[in-house]
Amino acid sequence: MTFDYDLFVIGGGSGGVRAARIAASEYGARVGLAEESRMGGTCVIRGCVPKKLMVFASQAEALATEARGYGWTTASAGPFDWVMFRHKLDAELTRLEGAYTGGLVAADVEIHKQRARLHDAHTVELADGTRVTAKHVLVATGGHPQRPGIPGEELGMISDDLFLMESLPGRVLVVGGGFIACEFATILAGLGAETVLTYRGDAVLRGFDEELRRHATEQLRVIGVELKLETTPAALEKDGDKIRVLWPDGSAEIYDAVMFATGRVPNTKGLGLAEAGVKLGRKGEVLVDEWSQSSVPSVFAVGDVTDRVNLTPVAIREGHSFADTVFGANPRKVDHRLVGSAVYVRPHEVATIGLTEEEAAAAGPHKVYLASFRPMRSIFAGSDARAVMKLLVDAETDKVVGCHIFGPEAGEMIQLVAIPMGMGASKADFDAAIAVHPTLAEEMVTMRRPVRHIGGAHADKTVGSA
Ligand SMILES: Cc1cc2nc3c(=O)[nH]c(=O)nc-3n(C[C@H](O)[C@H](O)[C@H](O)COP(=O)(O)OP(=O)(O)OC[C@H]3O[C@@H](n4cnc5c(N)ncnc54)[C@H](O)[C@@H]3O)c2cc1C
Ligand SMILES: NC(=O)c1ccc[n+]([C@@H]2O[C@H](COP(=O)([O-])OP(=O)(O)OC[C@H]3O[C@@H](n4cnc5c(N)ncnc54)[C@H](O)[C@@H]3O)[C@@H](O)[C@H]2O)c1
Repeated sequence: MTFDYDLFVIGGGSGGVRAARIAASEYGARVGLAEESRMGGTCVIRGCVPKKLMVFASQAEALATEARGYGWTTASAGPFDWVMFRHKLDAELTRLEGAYTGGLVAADVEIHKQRARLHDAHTVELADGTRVTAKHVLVATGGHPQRPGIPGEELGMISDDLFLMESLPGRVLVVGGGFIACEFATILAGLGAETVLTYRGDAVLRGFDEELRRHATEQLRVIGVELKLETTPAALEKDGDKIRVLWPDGSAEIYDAVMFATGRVPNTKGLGLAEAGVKLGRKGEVLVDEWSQSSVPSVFAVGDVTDRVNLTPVAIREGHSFADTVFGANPRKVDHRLVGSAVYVRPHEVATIGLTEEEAAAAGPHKVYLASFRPMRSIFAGSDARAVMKLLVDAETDKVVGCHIFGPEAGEMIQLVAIPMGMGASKADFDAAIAVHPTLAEEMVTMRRPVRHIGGAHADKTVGSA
């Protein structure tokens, strides 16, 4: 049977663009791609990129405060011009969108600027009714924010809206305790909004190392975020041009804006997948094997739509591996076990890779190395911001199995730690590196004695100090 394409990709985000480009440019496949919105997807248009630029913008006042501590007695960030920033942001996103489109065009990928759905195992139907056939179909449609299912929830914003606001809210409630809630609370507080974060648990960033979670939660207060923990709004109501938030205890508060960061769900609704025999999971995610292949052999899926590890570099790696495997005769699986990530909060970033202390304790005997201190940069400036660095080491093999950092540029540090950890480095390998002084990262190679032993028969809580 002949097909219109060797590969048809639904979704022009991180995973889809990479797969399309590699299949076409490296392996000569005839590739079509449908994107219903702006090319680049969540990361480029309404995720990582605009978010990180806003994180940079939101640091100005903190940097000015630090500068005053260093003798620049009148340093001040001055007024923030949101409209000017938004115009620059829009221009930058348009530039990036063009670069993504240009990369596909250069690779001879045929772009369809419209919505697509699966008609059958080898046929894709476009929104204008056109049907195209493909030997392989890649579903790379990502996900979208979900609201919490409370009355009046339509009055609240979702993360996509943050980048489109006409003006900054005076008083804002951020709902949630995950990556997005913490980062957006940091941004809004830094840009001058009176920011309250509410989370149903007692510490943000569930799933992260407990000690880091407690630390990050407490330090959000240092940057002026008010925390309302162990509760969540019961309903929202309109109050003139403001929003009244009703709490479960019967109290009410007025905010200029409410932002829900209550998780994301895969984009599979109306995509024709189940009808074509593609098995979906509980959240609607496409169920795939280690080759990203669905229950229908010609249909593959990568990125957030599979709800494995929902990060851009993972979607890119999955897309690339799919193209290598299916079109390059170079079978490559993605190892999802050792993936680093960072949460761009202030006063410092949280970054993590490998097992948490709780996971390590459950897995067997491990040693915990810990440094918790105020960096000299903070002390001099008169700031209370603390840093924490933790290494988890297998007591039998000496292998470093987890690293958690709360510190300036922690994301940059964890990226480099990911290399020796991926190579299976031992604590002795870390110690063999001579420190670079004075840096924060030198703690990584100078933690001599474990602070405690966890897991197994010899677990304790009080051995030595860092
Ligand atoms: C606010 C925010 C901040 C984030 N920050 C980070 C970060 O700092 N670091 C990090 O690693 N990750 C971050 N992420 C996660 C990251 O953005 C995603 O993991 C990544 O974009 C997933 O890529 P993807 O290719 O799976 O999907 P997406 O990038 O979402 O791309 C899917 C594309 O498919 C299109 N589409 C959907 N349905 C159809 C259809 N039927 N027809 C045609 N087109 C369709 C969509 O319009 C979209 O462009 C962030 C996410 C958010 C929301
Ligand atoms: N820096 C980064 O790498 C980065 C940044 C942003 C997003 N991301 C990715 O995007 C994903 C989605 O981020 P997210 O923050 O939306 O999701 P998340 O799963 O990290 O957090 C969702 C939060 O909402 C809370 N929640 C869920 N339902 C709720 C309800 N009904 N009422 C009240 N609270 C509720 C959860 O308890 C949790 O704290 C992340 O898991 C991550 O993979 C990564």
